[in-house]
Amino acid sequence: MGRTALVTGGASGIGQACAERLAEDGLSVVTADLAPGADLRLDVTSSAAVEEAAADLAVDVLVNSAGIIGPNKPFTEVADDEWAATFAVNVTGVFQMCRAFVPGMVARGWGRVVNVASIAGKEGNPNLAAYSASKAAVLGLTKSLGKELADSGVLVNAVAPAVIETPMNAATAPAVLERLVSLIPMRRMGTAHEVAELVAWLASDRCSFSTGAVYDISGGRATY
Ligand SMILES: NC(=O)c1ccc[n+]([C@@H]2O[C@H](COP(=O)([O-])OP(=O)(O)OC[C@H]3O[C@@H](n4cnc5c(N)ncnc54)[C@H](O)[C@@H]3O)[C@@H](O)[C@H]2O)c1
Ligand SMILES: O=S(=O)(O)c1ccc(CO)cc1
Repeated sequence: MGRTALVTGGASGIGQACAERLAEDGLSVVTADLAPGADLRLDVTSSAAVEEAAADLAVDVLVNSAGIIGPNKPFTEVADDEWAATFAVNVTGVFQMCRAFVPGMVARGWGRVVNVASIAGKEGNPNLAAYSASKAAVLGLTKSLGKELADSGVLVNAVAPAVIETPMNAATAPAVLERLVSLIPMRRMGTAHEVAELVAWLASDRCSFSTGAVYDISGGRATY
């Protein structure tokens, strides 16, 4: 029987490209998003909504791409609710999706989870403290689940993109984007399709001896 993938943040950017690429590989893909255009309207910050979705849907592949950039300002100016909102989507959302959907994968003996983190979670970015810290948390979660599930048939990995051309960056000031691109040895933004290619590999049988790992997709930035 064919496999089913669930892609959060699947209505836009990297999530949308992942959904398209996984469909090319023959998976049945369900996109989940707050925004219109997804197959399933889902707020990943709501544990009740996530549990309800998991009760209705068995998935073999989970791609956690839903995310927000959060406050772009000096850390001393970040308000409590801005910090909390960033962690609610970027960290708690990923945790809740894994907690709800991974047990089914374990019961069936096969699964792939791919978390979309960021180079910001490895390096930190000035004026993006909440975002950078949240993505570092996603890396910790990925490493922890990878080890916890290592003998279950379920592999959990993360990708760490540098700046990618997507709607997330539409509101970013050109000077900020220029600085982010200047950190990339290849001197360009990546595309969502380039990220999706790596995600598709991590979501497949072609990836078989890797778990709890972080894959940079960053034009040469931060390979440590
Ligand atoms: N674009 C970049 O430069 C870049 C770089 C590194 C990592 N990332 C990460 O890639 C992922 C995708 O980002 P993107 O660039 O495609 O952005 P995007 O804004 O195009 O897509 C993000 C999607 O997440 C959805 N979303 C936000 N909050 C949600 C919630 N509570 N529940 C469900 N869906 C929600 C949005 O509606 C949107 O459709 C994010 O996790 C982001 O942090 C992006
Ligand atoms: O992943 S990063 O290159 O650090 C990064 C930071 C901010 C933004 C938003 O414009 C995108 C990527």
